[in-house]
Amino acid sequence: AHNNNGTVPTPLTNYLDTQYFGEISIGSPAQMFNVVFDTGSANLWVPSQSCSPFSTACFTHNRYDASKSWTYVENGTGFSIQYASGSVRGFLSEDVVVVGGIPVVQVFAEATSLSALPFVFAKFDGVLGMGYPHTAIDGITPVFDRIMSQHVLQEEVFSIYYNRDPKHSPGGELVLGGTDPNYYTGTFSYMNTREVGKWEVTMKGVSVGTQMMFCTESCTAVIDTGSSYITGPASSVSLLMKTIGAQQDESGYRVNCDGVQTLPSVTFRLGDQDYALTHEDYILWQSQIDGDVCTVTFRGLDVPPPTGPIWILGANFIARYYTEFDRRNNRIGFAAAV
Ligand SMILES: COCCCC[C@@](O)(c1ccccc1-c1ccccc1)[C@@H]1CCCN(C(=O)[C@H]2C[C@@H](N)[C@@H](O)C2)C1
Repeated sequence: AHNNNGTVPTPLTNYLDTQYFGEISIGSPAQMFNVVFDTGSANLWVPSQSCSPFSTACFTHNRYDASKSWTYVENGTGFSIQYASGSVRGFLSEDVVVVGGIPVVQVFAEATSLSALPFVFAKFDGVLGMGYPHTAIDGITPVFDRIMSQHVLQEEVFSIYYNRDPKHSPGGELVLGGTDPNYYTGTFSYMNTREVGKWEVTMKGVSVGTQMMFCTESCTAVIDTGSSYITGPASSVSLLMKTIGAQQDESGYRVNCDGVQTLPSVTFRLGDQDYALTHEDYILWQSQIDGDVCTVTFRGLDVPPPTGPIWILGANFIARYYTEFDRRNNRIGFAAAV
């Protein structure tokens, strides 16, 4: 059931507000995979049937079997990608990939080795990069570019909704070719990408409460659908955490759940608008056996120059601000998510 812009929305699954992913198919007959739609990378990879049995992360996920697809085309070029944590190695293949009801002939990577950390914790199988073509490894044309060249989309944009409440489905939604008014209210505010070719914008300050504390001389903010959290330069984030009274532990920062209600907003100035996150948006409240744990969904991450220093606005930001990624005008739009 294609709606007017030639595509069907892709419902996303929300795993604990930290992993959001949706289903695509590869091959004929269709082999189904759950992938993260990731604006911070530009390649598609899924685990391979030919992955080594010693790669636990590969073995516990759906695997692409080229021998079972009559539209498979061999390529064989080596592939490897390195994330902030985690690496994937494999080789290239070509087959029909269906995203949002649109089939494209796509070069993608069959992963034959996945680093155990963090992929043993992945509830999804692979990653579908929604970044710009020049950031793609091996110069492969990304999926969204293949879709745009078919001229089936009403607008050359895609939009992402991440639900903040794991108990309600869908956990989110990807729309190719437009936006879904069911998931935002009010109008969009747009800002141009900093340079054509990356989903990043110029940020003009980060405030805690009413006090602007960071990025006061402007800095870069990456709008990254493939990040669970918000990251910033380690020194800034540690000062931010001290300001809100968070303690660092082995897995990040925590606050006492009793004090959550009094935590200040953290506000990001993007374009000429202020985007505030309240404790509702940046505290992950988990009820555990030995009591409630309140994790702060900020992480310190120092990205070396020339890319960094940068702030990365991930799922917890997008869950509050419905995001439209506009390839036609090289801009990003935000509207208040419902
Ligand atoms: C919203 O849903 C996000 C999916 C979870 C992302 C993630 O939390 C994750 C958790 C468990 C298992 C695997 C992965 C994961 C790992 C690599 C790729 C995709 C998902 C990533 C953990 C490591 C840091 N990080 C990135 O560098 C990410 C940053 C992003 N741009 C990617 O390129 C890599 C996020």
